[in-house]
Amino acid sequence: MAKIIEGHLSAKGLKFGIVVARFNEFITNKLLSGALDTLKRHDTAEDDVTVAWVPGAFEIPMVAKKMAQSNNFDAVICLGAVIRGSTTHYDYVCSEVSKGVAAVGLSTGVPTIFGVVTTENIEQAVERAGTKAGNKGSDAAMSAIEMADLLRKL
Ligand SMILES: Nc1c(NC[C@H](O)[C@H](O)[C@H](O)CO)[nH]c(=O)[nH]c1=O
Ligand SMILES: CC(=O)[C@@H](O)COP(=O)(O)O
Repeated sequence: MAKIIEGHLSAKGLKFGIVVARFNEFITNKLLSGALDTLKRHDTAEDDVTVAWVPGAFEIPMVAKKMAQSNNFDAVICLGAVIRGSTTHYDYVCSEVSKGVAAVGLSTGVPTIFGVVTTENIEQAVERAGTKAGNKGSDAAMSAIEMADLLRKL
C-alpha cells in the first residue's frame, strides 16, 4: 500500500505573508479581502498574517523573496491584477511576475502562491475578484494553506 501524503485545509498555527500590488487597487483590495477571509475561516490567527503592499505586480517577486527568506512564514501569497492596455507592457509585467513568483518558491522552498489575475480587460478582472468567477485571492489562500501543510509533512 502506498504512503499518501496530502496537505489538508487546516491553517491553525501556520504563518502567512501576503504581497499585494497597489496597481489596480480596486481589484487587488478585493483579492486581499478574499485571501484574508479564507485564512480566517481556516483558523489562521490575525497575528499570523503579515501584508506588504508593493507598487505594482512587477515588484511582487522581490518582496515575496524577502518574506520567504525570513523564515517567518510557512507560505507567501502573491496578489495582483495585470490588465492588458494598448501596448506590450502587459506581456512584460505578466512574464516577470509569473517567472519571479515561481523562482521564489523553487529557490527558497517556501510555497509561494501565484494569485495574480492576468486579464484582457477590466470586466474579466472584476469577475475574478469576488463576482461570477469567484475570488482568486481566496483561491490563492486555499492553495497556500494546502501547500504549507503538505510541506510541513514532507
Ligand atoms: N500595468 C500594470 C502594472 N504596471 C506597473 C508595474 O507592475 C510596475 O509597478 C512598474 O513598471 C514599475 O516597476 N502593474 C500591475 O500590477 N498591473 C498592471 O496592469
Ligand atoms: C498591464 C499594463 O501594462 C497596462 O496597464 C499598461 O497599459 P498600456 O499598455 O496602455 O500602457
